[in-house]
Amino acid sequence: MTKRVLLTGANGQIGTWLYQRLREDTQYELFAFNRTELDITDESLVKQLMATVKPDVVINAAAYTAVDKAESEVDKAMQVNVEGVKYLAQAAKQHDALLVHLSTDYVFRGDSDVPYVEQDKPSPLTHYGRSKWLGEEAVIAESPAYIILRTAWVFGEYGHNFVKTMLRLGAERTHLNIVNDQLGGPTYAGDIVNAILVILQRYFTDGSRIKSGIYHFTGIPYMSWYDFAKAIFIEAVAQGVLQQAPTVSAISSAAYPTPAQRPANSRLALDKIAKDFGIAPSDWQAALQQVISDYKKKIQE
Ligand SMILES: NC(=O)C1=CN([C@@H]2O[C@H](COP(=O)(O)OP(=O)(O)OC[C@H]3O[C@@H](n4cnc5c(N)ncnc54)[C@H](OP(=O)(O)O)[C@@H]3O)[C@@H](O)[C@H]2O)C=CC1
Ligand SMILES: Cc1cn([C@H]2C[C@H](O)[C@@H](COP(=O)(O)OP(=O)(O)O[C@H]3O[C@@H](C)C(=O)[C@@H](O)[C@H]3O)O2)c(=O)[nH]c1=O
Ligand SMILES: [Mg+2]
Repeated sequence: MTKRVLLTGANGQIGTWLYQRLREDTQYELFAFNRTELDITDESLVKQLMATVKPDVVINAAAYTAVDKAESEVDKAMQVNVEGVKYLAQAAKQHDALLVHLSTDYVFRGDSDVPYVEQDKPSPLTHYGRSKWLGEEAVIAESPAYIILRTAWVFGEYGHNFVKTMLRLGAERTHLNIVNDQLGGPTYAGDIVNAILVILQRYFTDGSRIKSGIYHFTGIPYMSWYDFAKAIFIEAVAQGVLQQAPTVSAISSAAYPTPAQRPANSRLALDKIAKDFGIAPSDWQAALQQVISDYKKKIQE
């Protein structure tokens, strides 16, 4: 029997990938909604659509993700990342659906010297991080069957991300300053979708072996944004997307003031998802080649 999947945020960076993969997978019947079709802060619409779709699984790819803007739009961020998530969790519970929810490295303070494990206590530096943490808490409180996938530094073919920003700035400027005191694991959006598909497969073939919980999933090797930028420019020049790479200087976060302070240590430990699901970290270096090649095709069109 095909399984019914309700997807929110279907045209975001990760949502677009989920939409494409789930739509082509004959095991699933996909009911996908973008923001105009389902605003998750509309409680009655959430409940109405859930009752119509009667999903076996709800995947929430909708979120308020503008980290700096969230500092001045706190209520808006909370409304989407906490209240909206709570409505989804309540409705998922009512229909006995598994809730797959995405969260972030920014729930952590980033002052530890080692990668964060799932049991570490969040202590966000920002309103975005705090809203995502409270969203996790809402999922845990409301929904008996859930997977919270915490990821970080996501990039891919769709939507906005650091890789696309670098390719744009690299074409406009001869020099860039990039912070080198924030460490994390760049994560390919397509690999997040692969991980979710593995989890769903396990849930539907042997649900008893699924334990609700938080899982970390990112790419390796970990590195700084500065090193990531350099890797992006090397690949962009190799593929002829840029004639010449800009020069890049490593700077401290103090020299790059932003409304929201980012964690210095964004590294997430990846053992739990490997042990419970056999899911390996995202190979961001391989994915970067693919994403830049796709970018090249699109600019040539
Ligand atoms: N990007 C990253 O580096 C990381 C992301 N994550 C998490 O992954 C998830 C997906 O992120 P990503 O795909 O990158 O983000 P995007 O911002 O690309 O996608 C989020 C989508 O949610 C939509 N949305 C916003 N508000 C609402 C609402 N009220 N109702 C319905 N939809 C809404 C947005 O629409 P619109 O564009 O119109 O606002 C957008 O399409 C989020 O939970 C995020 O916190 C975790 C770690 C890192
Ligand atoms: C454009 C630019 C950015 N930076 C820095 C700022 C920041 O510390 C870092 C990355 O910039 P971004 O704007 O992509 O960062 P940001 O939007 O904070 O990215 C985050 O998004 C949310 C949704 C998450 O959940 C996180 O995991 C993370 O991916 O690079 C420079 O140092 N120089 C530059 O020229
Ligand atoms: Mg399908």
